[in-house]
This record gives sequence, C-alpha cells and structure tokens, in this order.
Amino acid sequence: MMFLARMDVEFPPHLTPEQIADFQAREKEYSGSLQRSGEMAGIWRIVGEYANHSLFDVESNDELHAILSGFPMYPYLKIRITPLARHPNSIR
Ligand SMILES: O=C(O)C[C@H]1C=CC(=O)O1
Repeated sequence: MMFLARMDVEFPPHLTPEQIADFQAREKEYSGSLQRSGEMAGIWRIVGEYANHSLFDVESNDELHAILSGFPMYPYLKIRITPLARHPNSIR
C-alpha cells in the first residue's frame, strides 16, 4: 500500500538550538533506516517550507501509523496522509 505523507515541522519556541539539533540528527538516522529498508520510498523538501512530502510503501494502515509515530520529531510534526491507488493510465 502506497501513502503520500505531508509532514510540517513545528518546534515549540522553548526548545534550545542544541535540542533541535539532537532531534534533527535522530530524525535523519531513523529516516535513513526506513529508506534503506524500503518502507520509505522517498522524501522531498517542499520548497520554501520546513515541510516534506514522503512516500511510504507499507503493508497496512497500522504499520504506517507505527512508523510515523516512531519518528523522534513526531510530537512536533503535523502529518497529513493521502492513500494512493494505482492509476489506470499508469504504464508501470
Ligand atoms: O526535515 C523534515 O522534513 C522533517 C523530518 C520528517 C521526516 C524526516 O526525515 O525529516
């Protein structure tokens, strides 16, 4: 099952730059491991925003939820999910 995610990052003002850097480092590690395993099929920065579009290839809604809630920055992410189905005109 394919899902398109839009994630907007909203850090609260009380976090220090060091705390933010730590979240970003842990996020990069977690995201990298999901990309290597194939569950995250891609991630793109949305130009001009602290936000991304990501593509997930997972077995179920429950698996996607577990993956998303495992992101270290999850408490600071606003996530919107769009389930994707194969388009009848797709040649792949
Ligand atoms: O920098 C971001 O867009 C936030 C974050 C969410 C997943 C990820 O890999 O990075």
